[in-house]
Amino acid sequence: MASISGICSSSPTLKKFPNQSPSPTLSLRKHRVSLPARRFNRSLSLAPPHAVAREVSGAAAKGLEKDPHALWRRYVDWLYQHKELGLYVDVSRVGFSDEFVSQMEPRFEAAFGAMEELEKGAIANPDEGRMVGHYWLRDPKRAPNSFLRTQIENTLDAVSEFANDVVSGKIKPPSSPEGRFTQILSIGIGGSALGPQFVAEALAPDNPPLKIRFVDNTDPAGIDHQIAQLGPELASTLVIVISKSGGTPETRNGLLEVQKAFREAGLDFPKQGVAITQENSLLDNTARIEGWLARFPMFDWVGGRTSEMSAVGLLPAALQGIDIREMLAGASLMDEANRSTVLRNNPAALLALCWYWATDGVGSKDMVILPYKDSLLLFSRYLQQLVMESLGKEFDLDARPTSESRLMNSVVNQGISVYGNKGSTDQHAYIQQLREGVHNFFVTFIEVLRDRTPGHDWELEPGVTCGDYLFGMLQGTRSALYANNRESITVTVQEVTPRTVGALIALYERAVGIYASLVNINAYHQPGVEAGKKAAGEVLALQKRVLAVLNEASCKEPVEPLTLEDVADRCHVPEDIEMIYKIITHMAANDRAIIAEGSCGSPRSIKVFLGECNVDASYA
Ligand SMILES: O=P(O)(O)OC[C@H]1O[C@](O)(CO)[C@@H](O)[C@@H]1O
Repeated sequence: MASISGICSSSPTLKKFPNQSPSPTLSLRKHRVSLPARRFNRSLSLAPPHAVAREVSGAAAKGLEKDPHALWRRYVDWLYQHKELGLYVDVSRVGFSDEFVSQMEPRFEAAFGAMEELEKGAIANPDEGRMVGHYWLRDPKRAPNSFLRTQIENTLDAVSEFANDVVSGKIKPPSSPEGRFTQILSIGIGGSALGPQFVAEALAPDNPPLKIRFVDNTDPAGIDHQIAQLGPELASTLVIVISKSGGTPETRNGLLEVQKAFREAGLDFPKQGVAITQENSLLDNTARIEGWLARFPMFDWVGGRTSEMSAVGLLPAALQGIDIREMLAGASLMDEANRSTVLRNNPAALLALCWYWATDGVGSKDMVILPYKDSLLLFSRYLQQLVMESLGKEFDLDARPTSESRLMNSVVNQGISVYGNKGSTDQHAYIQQLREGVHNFFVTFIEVLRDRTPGHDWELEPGVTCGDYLFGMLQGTRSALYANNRESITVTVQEVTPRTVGALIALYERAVGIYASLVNINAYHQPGVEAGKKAAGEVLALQKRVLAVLNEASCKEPVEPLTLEDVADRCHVPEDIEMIYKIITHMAANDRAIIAEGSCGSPRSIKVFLGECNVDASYA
């Protein structure tokens, strides 16, 4: 008997299956996928989405304005400035015409109305029957009732007090030689990770009171790496587990892995654990029953991707010494500006206008986000979820009668793809294609006027600093792209501060909300993500059936090696033979006591059995 090699290779050592408990059953959240009902009057009688851009596409076909004087006038006419925030939005390098703007006006009126109703507490997420209240987080008096207002204010106070107590050493880890918490390990995924990651990269001081690390995947090697990097500092690590639902499999797995590391280090996990989750979720109940150090709420009416200004983002930020009240103030000022019903005075609406123009209102071009500042590196990653999970939708919001007298929403397959990294680094990666290659994108430059901490600047050649180069690279790229008819928006801030970061987050949150209204979709649910989670659950369930079948055959005397067809038949899923092959290959590559005979290159020749019969095994 030879065990096969290559991807099918298994360790020749016979091993027992590791203890399967706690059960790896995935706790899948259920989202209603029935047709969304309209709960508030969001649209006037409008032409179908994207028709407007198409109707006036003649303007785009003519090419962009190239006369420098006319361009300067366009720049000045359209420049948006928020004086208090020191933030500018320049849309002059997007070629929309006045005609397009006036044709879009009714659509914007409807969008402004929808945003107003949303802020007043309408069920703006009809599929999930939820309000959408992230704007109240930075202006609690806007919450639709005093109960919600008090919840927001109390949570903010509790977050600030807890963070102060941890930073000052009043709350200590039980067995750390340092006598205070020095590290944060944040476990969460998607909206429960991306905001804190972006903000940490953007704003954490060089020597924060607590340094932060993330477990944002169910990759065991990645988790091992984080734990290894912490080393003995695990004893002074505050573990923050973030999950709105409290049942996301990746987050649960991260928690179990970290708890195991604590056990192995002889540490008492509950004394160092903090949960941020919805009240009474699985995570909340676990944390309560086990007596974790602290629990903070996530609200039903705040979505994961818009949760940065809730405890999700504020607690990790405060623990790193970031001024969270300033973040909230920046977001609140931006929200105020975005309530303007005059398009030119509303920066989020200006972004939405450009997105609509550039993508024909159907996502025909990708959004490339290019911050020319290292600390904003993760902004594009953060926006990727905010934009794509919000706008990437199959159906629109209006249920229309069909020939079978049913109400059906139209299939629209909306969305805008987002990618990006940072300038000028990317000029040496993909700007070549943006300048000369396939024209399937528009760019948003994020410009930061202040180059570095005052007092540190010097001229590395006469009259020119290092920051001048960065500035030159941005301006040069913007011009070079435009010269080749590639449109761009530029968002400029004075400095990367808690206030401007709060404002940037608020700017894009509102732009996404407005754009969703323009194209008439629900920006606040994510039914598509459920399909992948459900399929993953099915794969793991099949793996258990495969194990049960193999175990039964391996307990026979003599052991009965099975072909893949045998395994598939005995699992009663002959059609799933390919998945069974992949399951067996994966287990074999991970020392899971699978013995496989045959040739790797010819899956039909493979016969498998377990290295050991486990009479007590239960793979249910
Ligand atoms: O916070 P939770 O419930 O663990 O969810 C994490 C992420 O999973 C999603 O539900 C789907 O990927 C996101 O919307 C969310 O941010």
